[in-house]
Amino acid sequence: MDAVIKKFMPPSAYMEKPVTDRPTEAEAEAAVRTLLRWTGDNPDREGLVDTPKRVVKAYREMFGGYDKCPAEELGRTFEEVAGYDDLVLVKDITFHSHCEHHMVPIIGKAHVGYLPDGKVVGLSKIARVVDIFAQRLQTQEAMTAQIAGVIQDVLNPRGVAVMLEAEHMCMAMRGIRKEGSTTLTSTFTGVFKDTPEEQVRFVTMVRGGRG
Ligand SMILES: Nc1nc2c(ncn2[C@@H]2O[C@H](COP(=O)(O)OP(=O)(O)OP(=O)(O)O)[C@@H](O)[C@H]2O)c(=O)[nH]1
Ligand SMILES: [Zn+2]
Repeated sequence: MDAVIKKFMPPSAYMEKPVTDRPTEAEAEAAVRTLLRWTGDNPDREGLVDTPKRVVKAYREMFGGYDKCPAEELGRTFEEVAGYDDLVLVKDITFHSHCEHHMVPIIGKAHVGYLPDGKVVGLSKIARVVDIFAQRLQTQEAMTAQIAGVIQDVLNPRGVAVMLEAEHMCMAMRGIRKEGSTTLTSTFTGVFKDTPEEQVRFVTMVRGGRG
């Protein structure tokens, strides 16, 4: 379990040379002040005086996933509920993340299913795992793989299926400016990977069908 926990800690936790020079809050606030000046605004005007503090506080929350371990969240499991070994699907888990290219929001929904093999986990823990990965700088592909990976490694189920659908604000607010386009990513492990019918059942249930 220790190895699994280590694998899913934020990069700074397992790099050979961990990040030891994490800036202080004061330094982060100074950086925000610099950005404010760079936009052309005046950081000393009344409306902006407290903005660096607020931004740093907001970032602490929005990037809180760097200080949490998703494998730990899944650590408390219970024996399979008697007589049930079929698909557990938690769908429409809303998330807010930020793309690693522009640090602009990615807003979407995650659908996470697994086929238990002796171990089940509290449903809220699945949503917690989604949040932890969302609260780091991401690509949608990496986030999809990370959610599936940690569930597979910790619960060792017969299979995991993860689908994310999200809008990337970096494609809406700037650049190509395509409002409303959605990106879908999915990944499958175990039985889902090997059995196309199981993938179809997962997608059908995500879409509201009976599977
Ligand atoms: N594959 C992938 N690409 C992403 C994701 N989020 C943002 N991007 C893309 O990352 C790319 C970065 O491209 P660059 O050409 O380096 O940066 P850019 O000049 O800001 O690109 P434009 O957005 O096209 O203006 C863009 O095409 C984004 O749409 C993601 O989650 N996955
Ligand atoms: Zn982006």
